[in-house]
Amino acid sequence: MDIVTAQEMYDWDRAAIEAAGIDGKMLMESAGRAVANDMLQHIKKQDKVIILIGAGNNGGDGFVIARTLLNKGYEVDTWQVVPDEKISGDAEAHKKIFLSSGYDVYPFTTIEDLLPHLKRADVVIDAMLGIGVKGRLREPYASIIQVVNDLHAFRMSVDLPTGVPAGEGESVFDAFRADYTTIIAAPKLSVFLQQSRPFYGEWNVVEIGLPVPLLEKPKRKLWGIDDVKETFPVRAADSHKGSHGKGLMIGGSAFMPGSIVMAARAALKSGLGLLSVATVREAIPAVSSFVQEATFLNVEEQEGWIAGQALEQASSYDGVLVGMGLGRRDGTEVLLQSLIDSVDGPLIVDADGLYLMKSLLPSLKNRKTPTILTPHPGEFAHLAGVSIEELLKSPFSYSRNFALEYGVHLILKGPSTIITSADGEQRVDVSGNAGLAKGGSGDVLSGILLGMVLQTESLMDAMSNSCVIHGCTADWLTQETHSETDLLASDVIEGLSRTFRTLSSSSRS
Ligand SMILES: NC(=O)C1=CN([C@@H]2O[C@H](COP(=O)(O)OP(=O)(O)OC[C@H]3O[C@@H](n4cnc5c(N)ncnc54)[C@H](OP(=O)(O)O)[C@@H]3O)[C@@H](O)[C@H]2O)[C@@H](O)CC1
Ligand SMILES: [K+]
Repeated sequence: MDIVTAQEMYDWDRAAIEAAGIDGKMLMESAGRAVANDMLQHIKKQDKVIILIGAGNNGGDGFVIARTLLNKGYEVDTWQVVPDEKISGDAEAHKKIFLSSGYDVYPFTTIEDLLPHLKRADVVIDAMLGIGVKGRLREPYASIIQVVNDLHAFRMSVDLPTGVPAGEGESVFDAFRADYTTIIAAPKLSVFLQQSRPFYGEWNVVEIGLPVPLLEKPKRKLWGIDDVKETFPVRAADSHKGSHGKGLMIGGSAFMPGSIVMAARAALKSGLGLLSVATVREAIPAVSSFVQEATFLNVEEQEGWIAGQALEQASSYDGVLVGMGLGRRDGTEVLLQSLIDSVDGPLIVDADGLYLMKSLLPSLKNRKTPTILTPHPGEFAHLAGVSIEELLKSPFSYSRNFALEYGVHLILKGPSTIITSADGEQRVDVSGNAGLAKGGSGDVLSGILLGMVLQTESLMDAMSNSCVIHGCTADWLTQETHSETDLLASDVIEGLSRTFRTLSSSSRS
């Protein structure tokens, strides 16, 4: 599913009207009806519903929604929160249809007048403003929102919660706090931003008849388990261990053997053919007792940590993952630089490796094979040289600019993980839950990633699928056997069996 900016949405709308010849009023009719039918799943017949209508086309949708609900016998009061002269175009046409159908509109006068009605409502539908909002909310929207957000009523928004910008870059705004939002045609960027995501509540996207081929492809997509099913590689019956990748993992220390254990087990569970682990001699007994299937490379060490050194053997592997448990000691950059220069296949850099990567970024541009960086926002802010706050205001832009500048593939981890390819294409994964906000989760994801990257033809599919496989496994576990409190990264590794069983059976059917 494509993710759009406000401008991309307006262009799509215009193309539908001008190129396809769909009448604007007809689009608004189908948008309003689709939203109403979606919202009905959350409205009971005995509920008192208030719908608040604003000045633009979002308000126009509101008139169609109100008419649809009234026609179906629901109890709905329709309040227009702006003067009549503000309602124009298609919205005005739908207001006329609404009135001519025999229904009434209440005019907003003061907040004191509206408040008693709001207090009696079980459901408040916000059709005030959508993608046309600019800057901080003016009156009467600001006061209405302040009052409505304190009510016990169930709050639903049409397309966007009023006040929430559709795009990136703004972190300070007042907005309607929806429990549920029915999004029209395509999710907007702000669905996936830390500052705006909570205002949406739960959300769903409805199709309204905009012709899909007329959307200028934004190269930005939501990626989910159904996409994974379509792109998951089938394991050929006549394959052998060499067909599924020969991977090398570098990291771990005498003090942190656990992170490489988790990454290694996750990679093997993800179908990797052969795995070698390069770690300090002291850690090998601990790691090997958990990872019997791997072979080991002994590397030079200093006081229990991997020392700065060139690792020539790295060039004989199909792909290399480096970083977890590596430590951040001065001098370890030498190891990373040697990998940047010599690894022939994909090089995945995670955790401490990312920290050490900062001074080496310019040399990544010279790599002939892919480099994948998997930072969380703190690590990415460090690499990009911005504050975390600034980064989280515009993570799509920062990721894209960074990927293009250094020629790297980027996985920016978070509740909405943004995956960016070196040519700027982006995908978003929203699977996973708060049970993953624990040490070890990143190591498991990296391990899955090494496994998938070496077995999937498209790198973008491998990256996006890894994130969804990781997140969905956590979701299934917390739905069926675990809680977000007790879920451990190692539980997710065990849970991969169920996920891969589902995927491999679906890919053959
Ligand atoms: N494919 C599509 O595009 C389709 C779109 N559809 C629907 O249309 C919606 C977009 O409609 P839209 O463009 O009329 O914008 P919308 O948000 O309703 O309001 C604009 C009004 O807001 C006002 N205003 C702005 N900022 C403000 C502020 N800070 N504080 C106060 N007021 C402010 C501004 O006033 P002005 O600044 O001009 O005085 C103007 O009057 C979209 O979200 C979807 O629901 C569907 O019907 C069909 C297909
Ligand atoms: K709205």
